[in-house]
Amino acid sequence: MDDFVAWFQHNGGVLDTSMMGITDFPGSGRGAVALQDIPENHTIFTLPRSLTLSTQTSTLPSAFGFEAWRKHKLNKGWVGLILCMMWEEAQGNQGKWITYLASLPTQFDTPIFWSDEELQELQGTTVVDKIGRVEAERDYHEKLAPAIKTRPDLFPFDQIDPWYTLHRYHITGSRILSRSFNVERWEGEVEQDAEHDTRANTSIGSAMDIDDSVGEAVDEENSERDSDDEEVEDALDIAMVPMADILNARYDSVNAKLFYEKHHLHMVTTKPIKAGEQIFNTYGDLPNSDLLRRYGHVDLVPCPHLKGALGNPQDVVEIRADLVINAVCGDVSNDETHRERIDWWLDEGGDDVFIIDADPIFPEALTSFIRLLLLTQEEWEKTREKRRPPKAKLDLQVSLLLRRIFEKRLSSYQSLDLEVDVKLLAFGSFTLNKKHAIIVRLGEKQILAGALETLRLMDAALSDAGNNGSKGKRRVASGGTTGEGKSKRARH
Ligand SMILES: C[S@@+](CC[C@H](N)C(=O)[O-])C[C@H]1O[C@@H](n2cnc3c(N)ncnc32)[C@H](O)[C@@H]1O
Repeated sequence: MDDFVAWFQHNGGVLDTSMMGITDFPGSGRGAVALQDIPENHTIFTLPRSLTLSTQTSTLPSAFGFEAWRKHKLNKGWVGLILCMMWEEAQGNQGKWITYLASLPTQFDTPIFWSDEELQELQGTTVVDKIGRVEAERDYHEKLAPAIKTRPDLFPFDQIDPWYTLHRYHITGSRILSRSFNVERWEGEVEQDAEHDTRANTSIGSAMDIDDSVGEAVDEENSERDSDDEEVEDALDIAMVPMADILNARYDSVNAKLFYEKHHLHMVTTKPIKAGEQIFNTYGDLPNSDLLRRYGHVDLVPCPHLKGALGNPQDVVEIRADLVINAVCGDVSNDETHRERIDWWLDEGGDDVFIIDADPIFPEALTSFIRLLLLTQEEWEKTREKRRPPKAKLDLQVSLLLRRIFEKRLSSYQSLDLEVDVKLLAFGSFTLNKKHAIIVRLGEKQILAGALETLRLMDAALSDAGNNGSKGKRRVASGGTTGEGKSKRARH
């Protein structure tokens, strides 16, 4: 670490060594610690943009030729930055970032490195479909490997192994996944290939956002990015930011953020921090499925939705539209009338994945989608004519279908029984990967158990409404109460 700090300072970085130290935190690797009480709004370090490592600051794209860079599609997604980082590392002591790169890990706990047996433990969770190994390897074989073959002067044959292997490619990709920042260019900054599409094709997104110090501070919710945002991220903006990537993160614990100006980036405290406390950045307070996939760890804090037991309040369950269709339509899910409705729903911008979270509210879109599938032919024709999806009203029929959907979703996990996982975690002994897999799947199953309990309470309310003589007329409106409720989503 001493080498790294000396390198940082030698290259224009300024670290307030009276305030911030770097130390090991058991279970989290290196992190930053407050050496004395730090007030809010204090700059703990600053670095010039030129010290960040990106396709803008590495000299490889210009040495390779911008035209050829684009021809090999190295300007799209992360493959260009991966190649720059591999190349910088292969330069040995000649490379500007060699001391920084040498300080980065070469081993990761992320599922992309897991065995098939370990991945089996994640079955049913949101992680499985998002690992992106196949897509990443396609980029390696179709873009990176052909590109380096064309320039033996830049990538000498005897350097291919060890510097440009598929294994190195995965390590470098994982460094980006867990440590990169989205550093927007300063307005008016010249782009080296501005006229070309530089959108990231990511199944993976940069690890952290930073704030524009002259703009409004971005509040936490707005700074969280979902997978849609990841897809439109500009590859030119993704950068490795030495020193800033030493900060760990924990749910609801952020006390420092990275801000940018035209020539410099600053890590500034956003709260007072006591001597001895950890200095935390934010990774966006993600669900454990995303934390595991991108960073290789999970967050466990006391959760209100678990009556104070440990979990991640941000956990979610994704329910794909095809599961809903199958639960509602069964064997006839592929017939003409359903196909027509599903195509219309998607054309109108409807969701194809519904997110259930710990909030005691179901997504309105899920109820609306179920109702769309249940419409009579006449009602469907009217709906299509008006171009308005059905209202998200809950009745016993919809409630029954929701139950079927949640139960089907529950059955997709490696082990169905919640209690088995709770006991495993309390008394079992296993590898870190298996422990993480159990935590992720248990968190998702607990959300589904909560959703089923909500349905039970709603069914009781619906039956009461029926018994009060309004059967067939009054429905439980979104909001979980009878009658005229106008809220758009159904409550727990
Ligand atoms: C941006 S780096 C932070 C520096 C890192 N600890 C190191 O030693 O280089 C992100 C990585 O730190 C670790 N990490 C960060 N926050 C953590 C936490 N709350 N619990 C466990 N590990 C954490 C994870 O391995 C993650 O991939």
